[in-house]
Amino acid sequence: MLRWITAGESHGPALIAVLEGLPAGVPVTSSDIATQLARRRLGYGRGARMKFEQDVVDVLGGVRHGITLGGPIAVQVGNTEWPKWEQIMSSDPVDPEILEGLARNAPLTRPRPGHADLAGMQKYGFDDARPVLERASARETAARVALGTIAQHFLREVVGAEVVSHVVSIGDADAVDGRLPEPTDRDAIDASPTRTLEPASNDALVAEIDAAKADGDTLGGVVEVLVYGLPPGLGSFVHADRRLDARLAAALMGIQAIKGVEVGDGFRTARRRGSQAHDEMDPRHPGVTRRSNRAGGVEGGMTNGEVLRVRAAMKPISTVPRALSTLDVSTGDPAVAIHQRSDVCAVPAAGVVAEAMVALVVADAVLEKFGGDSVAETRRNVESYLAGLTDTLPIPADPSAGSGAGHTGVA
Ligand SMILES: Cc1cc2nc3c(=O)[nH]c(=O)nc-3n(C[C@H](O)[C@H](O)[C@H](O)COP(=O)(O)O)c2cc1C
Ligand SMILES: C=C(O[C@@H]1CC(C(=O)O)=C[C@@H](OP(=O)(O)O)[C@H]1O)C(=O)O
Repeated sequence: MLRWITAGESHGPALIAVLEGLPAGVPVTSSDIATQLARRRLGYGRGARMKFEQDVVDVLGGVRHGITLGGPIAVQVGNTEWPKWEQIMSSDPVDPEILEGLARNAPLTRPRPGHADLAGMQKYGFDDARPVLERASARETAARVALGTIAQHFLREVVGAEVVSHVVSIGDADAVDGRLPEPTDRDAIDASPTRTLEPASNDALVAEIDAAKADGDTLGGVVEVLVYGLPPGLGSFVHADRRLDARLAAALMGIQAIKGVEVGDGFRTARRRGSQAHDEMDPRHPGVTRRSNRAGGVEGGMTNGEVLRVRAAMKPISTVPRALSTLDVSTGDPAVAIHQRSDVCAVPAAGVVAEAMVALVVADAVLEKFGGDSVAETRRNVESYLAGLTDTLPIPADPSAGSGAGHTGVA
């Protein structure tokens, strides 16, 4: 079983992430993690903070000379802005006179609609939103991306799987509905400011973000994550909490601001007739091929050997420059919500975070199915399972009966 946990506040000295249960022998370096963290900071529409703040990666345990050791892996993502927050976010008590002189420390008493601010203050008994927003902030997603990097390396090593993500829509603007991105498209997607595959899509999405920004507004959107190269049988139909689709949905919904998850064609499939909704099979030599992949590579809570494809819908950024109505909890009077700065749109970054969460869930499912304390052992188990698949999918007597080509796209 793979377990992960993060700790740390948005303006604290660092985020800490721990990954437990990964076999020994996975190659990963701090610079691999830093590369993925840099991808998360990019994207058209992000705010000023992304420009001046830097992530500083330190792998504190579980890796030696670039190879995992089999024990818990601890990663620290330091924050270069910490000196500005050292007193406000100090874990030890600070002289109240010093704190009173700090403008940044003024209590935040006008909770922002769409944020954890108000319910968090009520739940934990705070009269200031600072202690809530510090942990609710999506700054924490840097820690998840750090762990997702390690999970992606594990998947590549043991099953040769590759994770790709792209932006499907921002606000009301859709990316061009073309072919599905493949692993070889990763650099092109990352080079696009909106993380879309087609240059024409980028122009439309940038215009949508510019228009919202000009109106003092914010946007959400939809991202898609694809995993290529997974064997059939990850996850299970035998119990609700072992279903891979359920685990993916929970992990994606656990990302700040994600409000919907779709597996395969999801909500679009609900509008189709059965004859147009499922993925018909043909024999192949050896194995099986599909005429479509509307299911997104998951049937009965398990991977079916097709490309895994999930989408996540992000709500618009909650800190809206055109201030939203709220109340001042110190007086009970009507007020406008706190606003200092914020992203106009963080959908491209959310795609990188979604990749990390999908990689962690799939890596957990791989370990559940194949076990192993070393990469070599897990790989042997994978190979033996794949070799045995011909027992359930016999090679047809007449090889010409198969279509001969694996399917990777959607109909
Ligand atoms: C990558 C990323 C960046 C975000 N940046 C901001 C931001 O700059 N300002 C903001 O108000 N919300 C931002 N959010 C969204 C908030 O974290 C989120 O709306 C808030 O935590 C409440 O979401 P919830 O209702 O899903 O918990 C961001 C989310 C993500 C995933
Ligand atoms: C710091 C990050 O994102 C932050 C997530 C966030 C939020 O409310 O979720 C609000 C913004 O921070 P602030 O309110 O301090 O300007 C973002 O910059 C990051 O992604 O590394």
